[in-house]
Amino acid sequence: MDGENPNAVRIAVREAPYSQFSGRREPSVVQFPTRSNGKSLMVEQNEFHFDYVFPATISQDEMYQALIQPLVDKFLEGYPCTALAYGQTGTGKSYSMGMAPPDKPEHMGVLPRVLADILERVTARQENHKNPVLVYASFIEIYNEKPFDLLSSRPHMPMVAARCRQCTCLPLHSQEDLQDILELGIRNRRVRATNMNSNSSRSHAIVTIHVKSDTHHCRMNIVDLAGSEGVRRTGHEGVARQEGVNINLGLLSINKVVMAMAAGHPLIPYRDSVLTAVLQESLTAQAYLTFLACISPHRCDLSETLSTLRFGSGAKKLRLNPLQVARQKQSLAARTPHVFRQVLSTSTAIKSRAANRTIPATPLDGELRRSRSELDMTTKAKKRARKLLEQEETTLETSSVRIVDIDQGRDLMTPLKVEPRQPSNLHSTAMAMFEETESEEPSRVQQPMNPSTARYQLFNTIISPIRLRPSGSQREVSRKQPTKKRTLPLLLQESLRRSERLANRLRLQREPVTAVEVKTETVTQLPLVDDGPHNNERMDENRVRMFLDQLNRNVTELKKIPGIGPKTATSLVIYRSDLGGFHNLGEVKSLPLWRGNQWKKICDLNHLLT
Ligand SMILES: Nc1ncnc2c1ncn2[C@@H]1O[C@H](COP(=O)(O)OP(=O)(O)OP(=O)(O)O)[C@@H](O)[C@H]1O
Repeated sequence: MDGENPNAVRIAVREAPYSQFSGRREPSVVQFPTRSNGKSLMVEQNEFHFDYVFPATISQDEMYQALIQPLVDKFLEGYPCTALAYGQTGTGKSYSMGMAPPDKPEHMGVLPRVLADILERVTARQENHKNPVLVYASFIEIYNEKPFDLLSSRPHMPMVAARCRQCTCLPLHSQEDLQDILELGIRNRRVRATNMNSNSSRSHAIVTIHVKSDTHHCRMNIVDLAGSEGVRRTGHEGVARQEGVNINLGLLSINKVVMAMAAGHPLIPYRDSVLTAVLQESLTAQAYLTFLACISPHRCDLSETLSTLRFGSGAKKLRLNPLQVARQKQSLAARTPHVFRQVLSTSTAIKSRAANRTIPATPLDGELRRSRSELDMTTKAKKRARKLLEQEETTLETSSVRIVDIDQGRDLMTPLKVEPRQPSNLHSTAMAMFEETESEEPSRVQQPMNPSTARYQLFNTIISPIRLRPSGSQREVSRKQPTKKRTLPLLLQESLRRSERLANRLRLQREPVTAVEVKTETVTQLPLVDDGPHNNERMDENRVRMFLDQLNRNVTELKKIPGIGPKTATSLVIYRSDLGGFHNLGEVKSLPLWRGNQWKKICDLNHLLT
């Protein structure tokens, strides 16, 4: 959390003093080696390293200054923050978190100290700003896998987990307000005497402090988890035993979430329990997290102590970096309106819809959400445009196809002339984005166009021509044709096949003959015949164009390019979004992602000149 450690997860361990339940005093099983600089401890020959280790002698104030105050700083910078105490029953979780009103001021826990800090700084800030900043708190518990709003008028009516955010919030203007909230909540919270703690919390409690201004709403969760002791040790039966089972379910699920995050799994099991579902926002890469593991000094609690410490060690693997996430969000926010503007300028369909809409300046989140929905629209527009392009392509492709009857040595069909189509309203979206427009280069439209090189630019994304699916009769005709002996790159073969299918379809339209009567022996597409240096050049050009086309498709297509793996494909997509598409080979070659001779290999595999 400090300058040299960008990780937002910190783990601390606090040893509890000898509790009232230990009949005799014995040496603590926890040792704090002096060389460890307050960062490691030993339990029965096992050494554990954490960000902080606090012996039983540490005061509430010292612990707060070291562990929680930096978190409050981050909270007031606008990050979601969570301080979470876990461990065996009776080890001082509620005491540390300040869930109960203290008997002496020096026993004041985290909560009142956090509030004092927040109120002091918010008041100081408000002197400079006119806009009001509101501070308020909510208090919920999760009991038997159900969330309860402890501040509501009906605290024993379970809430819907997904709606926990809509729980009762009470304003906090002073420490007295907090005391009232805690008293009300604690009165409603489920506690029960166990063999190990006369006043044991049987639920997970979450106090959330909200700081809300007109532009920001930040939440800081102070979580006091129920004791993690084994059900057997509490001496409970019946309902109480079930409580214990559910407590452990919540703890297990939080463990699973943390482990999945630490291992970098794409799917995090937030929904395994109500506790993790409610804490989902706090258990993401955008949040600052502080764990306080409370452990017992007693030998009889050794196995619980070890499992608490092991959980902490596992959580240490978590690497969250909210600063980086915030930076990425900012760059996305900076880019998104730009993309949005491009969409508007290229799509008449969207333009007309957007013209009726005014876009007010809003905070980052709103902007992102709206832009995203606009980009969704472009997907629909893309689909529509694809259909239109399919029609366009049918016309364009015919111009470049010659069907030769080998027996007769003459063309069965001369190329059709392409009549430049007047874009209708509906067509204008696709046509406006046709890269080689009539106005820019009129001569090109008149030229027969090679279908494999026709490129269409749609919302800054280059889409290759649509593939035509062969109908049944076309397939039959295709089967009659001899297989090409020359090995052409896959993309060229694909293009050739497409031209053949198209040619067959057109021929069948002209001469309705059955597949058996077809005399055609070879379908030749002119640019693909390697009969001279000029055509060699054209082939190279075609390959480059098709390679670029494929690079401008989605990740799945990118991964199909020989020599490009999933990681490179993802990086390419990121670079592409920055560049607004790849336009030439030099652009791709100059990307800083190629290692060693990777680029050369890719060129070789794709038959490109390096
Ligand atoms: N560091 C400490 N200094 C003084 N008293 C402590 C300390 N830690 C715990 N206690 C006392 O030990 C008792 C049990 O603590 P507490 O209720 O906080 O435990 P807990 O871990 O929250 O237990 P449970 O999970 O059963 O709710 C309380 O009376 C508390 O005041």
